[in-house]
Amino acid sequence: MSEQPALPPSGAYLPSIRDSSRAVRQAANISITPAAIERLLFSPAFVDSYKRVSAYHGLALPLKFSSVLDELNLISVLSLLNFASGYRVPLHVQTGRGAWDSIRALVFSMYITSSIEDDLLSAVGMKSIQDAKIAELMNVQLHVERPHETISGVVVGELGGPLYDMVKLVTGVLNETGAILSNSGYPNLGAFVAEALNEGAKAGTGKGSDFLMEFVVERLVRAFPAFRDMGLVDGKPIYCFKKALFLLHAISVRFGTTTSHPLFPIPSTKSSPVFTDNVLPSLLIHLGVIDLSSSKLFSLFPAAGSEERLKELLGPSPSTDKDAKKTMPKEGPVLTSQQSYILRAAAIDACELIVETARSAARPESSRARELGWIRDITLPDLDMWIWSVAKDRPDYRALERFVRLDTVFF
Ligand SMILES: Nc1nc2c(c(CN[C@H]3C=C[C@H](O)[C@@H]3O)cn2[C@@H]2O[C@H](COP(=O)(O)O)[C@@H](O)[C@H]2O)c(=O)[nH]1
Repeated sequence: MSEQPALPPSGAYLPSIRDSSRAVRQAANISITPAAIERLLFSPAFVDSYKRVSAYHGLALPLKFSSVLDELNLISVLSLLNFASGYRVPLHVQTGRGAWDSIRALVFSMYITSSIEDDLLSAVGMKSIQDAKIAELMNVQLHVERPHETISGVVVGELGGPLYDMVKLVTGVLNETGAILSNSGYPNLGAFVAEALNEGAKAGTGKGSDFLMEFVVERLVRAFPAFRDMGLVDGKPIYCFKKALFLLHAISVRFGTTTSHPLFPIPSTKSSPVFTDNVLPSLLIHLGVIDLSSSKLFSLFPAAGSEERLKELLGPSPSTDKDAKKTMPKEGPVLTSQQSYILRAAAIDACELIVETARSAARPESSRARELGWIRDITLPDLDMWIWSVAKDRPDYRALERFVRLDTVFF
């Protein structure tokens, strides 16, 4: 475990995410200019796909839930387990799915194989689940083969390989979170979240639309190490809290439009900091918004940002080539913990700046600007969804390298 900073002051989790990201990004000499942002905002790549792609969400699972609280619990566990991006390539090799689809499939299987007596998504079920069960539900192989030390021609199987490490991380997060929940008397994670939403709504009367998000993020981060996504970069704190923010946005996407259900209030996430992972920074580097040329991290993505490359990537989407979807993704650079926090901080700050620039850029002076007036109204979580989903939508973007960070339960 790398060194951790102190928690942000109570009530200031969201500003701490924004402020620490900017400070870390600037200290690392990573530049993000208005010109680079406008180049993206008014590009065919952005303009032609934004409305369609930013609306994607894979959060309504084809399951029949016994209650709204049951579904809230599933979404909460899905968000708790929204990591494993570093295992994307081995996951593709073994299961044909990336990290997010693998985790979705796992949570889906946990739900359908549960019974009243043995509910894998309950605090007790999470606390006691084991590696072998996770591997079985994810359909991954935990054994690797190696030649026998003394008998030639004989191969022995043993536990190992990258997906063994991933399975241990998943089991560890479930066991630890389940234990904390059951020690504090919660039947499951959804019950904890519902209580936090209700208490936050009571405490937040008249305190602004971000209050509920702020309140619940703090509760989650204080209670569970698996939500404590923060670190130190050269002694400076950086707070990302990606999974906690994602959880709140997932609730708002999934329940925000359904008719009233008085069991818990729905947070507004319109100005949530983005859910920074490996995809957002990698894409924003390839799309020329995050500029590493003056920073020490330049060598990680040496080919990114050339005029020629940007011309293709910011242009219209090439026609869909069915085979491109099937080609195996290429592993990107493997980062240290500090390097990954720096790039994730840069993505948080870049998205804040993109939205600020969008608000002031598209003044309705020319007819083109008037036509693109909607750009002024883009929101942070929709921008997150666009970057994340367009990375899979365009064949040429699918081939772009994403950085890899193993051994983290945060993204
Ligand atoms: N910033 C951001 N990061 C996100 C998501 C999601 C889930 N997106 C779905 C839910 C609602 C959306 O509309 C999408 O349909 C996963 N991830 C991260 O990517 C990582 C890579 O995964 P892959 O490329 O599969 O291997 C995964 O470990 C996880 O850390 C998101 O939305 N935003």
